[in-house]
Parts: sequence; structure tokens; C-alpha cells
Amino acid sequence: MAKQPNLYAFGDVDHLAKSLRKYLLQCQSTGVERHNAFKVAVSGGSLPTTLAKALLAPSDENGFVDFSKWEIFFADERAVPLDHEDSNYKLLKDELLDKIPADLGKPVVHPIDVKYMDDVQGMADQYQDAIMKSFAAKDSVKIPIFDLLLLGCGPDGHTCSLFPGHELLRESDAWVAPIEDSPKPPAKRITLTLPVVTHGAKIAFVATGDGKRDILRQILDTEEGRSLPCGLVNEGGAERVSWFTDTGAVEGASWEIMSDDPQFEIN
Ligand SMILES: O=C(O)[C@H](O)[C@@H](O)[C@H](O)[C@H](O)COP(=O)(O)O
Repeated sequence: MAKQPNLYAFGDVDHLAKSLRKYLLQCQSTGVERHNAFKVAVSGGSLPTTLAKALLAPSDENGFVDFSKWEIFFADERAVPLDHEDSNYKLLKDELLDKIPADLGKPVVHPIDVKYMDDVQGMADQYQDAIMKSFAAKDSVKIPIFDLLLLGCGPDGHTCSLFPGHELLRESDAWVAPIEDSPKPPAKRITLTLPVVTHGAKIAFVATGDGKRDILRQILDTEEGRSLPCGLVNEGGAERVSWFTDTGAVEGASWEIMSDDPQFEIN
């Protein structure tokens, strides 16, 4: 039988954040062993708030967050100024980056280049170049392998700025693509493409709350859910994918759910 994503459900977001922290620390160690850096891509939505809960907690037996090794990219970003309310960079900055204590080090963060505000193709190309430089990718490197992609799941099953039925789901060359007709405003954005997402060494979805129940049931339990963007990531990433959810979000799903305090096996 094909290997499946891991599904973890926690009683509440605080318990989720505790286990997410453990998972993040294991991914951090693997990344540092792999290339002396932890290369991660993050989404917007509610994720940065949960991330902050996980990462700004005091050091524990699972180790400490060494932000000086972190290199943070955006899994998707809106084509707006960096101080705009819709900016995923601003969201991450307000929720997490500005709150990192000095002794945890400073991550390298890659915001979009705002000089391409009116040219989202140019913005996507520039962002792809930044990724290429970071991965020391010579032309021969076919695809960047992020140590971890941290994703959300929209009520329609979208993830990053990859929307159901959109032609961008078929993009197979570009690592970063522009979108000018996002059904969720703002319309103009850039996003990592599906092949980059599914090639991640680890891929984590964080989806909580009763509002996620219907879409999660669809993604995890139905045939049509498998063709939604989140379903395609599940299919491509298989056992490298982990879902961090709460009981409200997964009630009624028929998948095997691992309970509180899972023992992650990160290789
Ligand atoms: O820029 C974006 O629009 C986000 O990256 C988006 O993909 C988000 O992750 C999901 O919509 C889930 O959002 P919530 O976590 O708020 O439900």
C-alpha cells in the first residue's frame, strides 16, 4: 500500500504548538546536518501565530531554536508593499520575527522585491533567483529541496496560492509562479509551484478549528478531495507530509489519527 501522510490531532492549539515545536526542532537538526542551515518556506493565514507559539516557548528537553541557522522564504506572498496589512511578510514579522529574543539568533529572511510590484512575473523570477542562489543551485540543479514547507489549508482546499482547478497546478518548469487572478484577494501574488512543494524534505500543514472540518474530511476521505491542491500535496509528498490539526478540525475523518505527543521520525 502507498505510504500515507501523517495526521496528528491535538486537543487544542497549545498542545499542537508543543508538538509542532518538537517537529520543527527535529527538522532544524536535519537541515543543519544536511547543509549547515535550516531552509524553510512559510505561508500566511493563521500559521505565523501558531508558529510563534511553538518557537517562542522557552527551551525544553527537545532542544533550542537556533534562528541563526534559519533561512526563511515565503511559500506564497501577495504583491503588496511589505508594510501592507495583506503582506505575509508583515504578518510573520509582527507575529514572530520582531519577537525573537536576541539569544536565539537572527534568521535570514527573504521578502519579495517590491520594485516588481506592477510586474508579478518579474517578481516571481526574482524570487526564484533568490532561491536558486540560496541553494547554490547551478543550472544543473533541477529543483530546490526545502528542509521544511509550512503550509495552511484554505476552506476550498487551496494551499500556498495554488487554487482548486487553476492552471497553475499544471506548472512543471517554474519554481515560483505569478498569479494575477487569485480567487482569494488580493488577486496578484506569487507562489511556490506544486513540484517545489511536493519535493520538500518535510511538508507540514497546520489546520485547526471547526471551520476546517468539512474541507479536511473532503481532502482526507474523498476521491474528489485528492485532486484539490492540498490533496495533490498529500499525494506527491506522501509520508513526508504531516498534518497538525485539532480535534475540532478532524472529527469524523476516517484516517488513522495519531494522538497527542507523537514520536516523530525525521530522517
Ligand atoms: O497567503 C495566503 O493566502 C496563505 O498563505 C494561504 O494559503 C493560507 O495559508 C490558507 O488560506 C489558510 O489560511 P488560515 O490558516 O488562515 O486558515
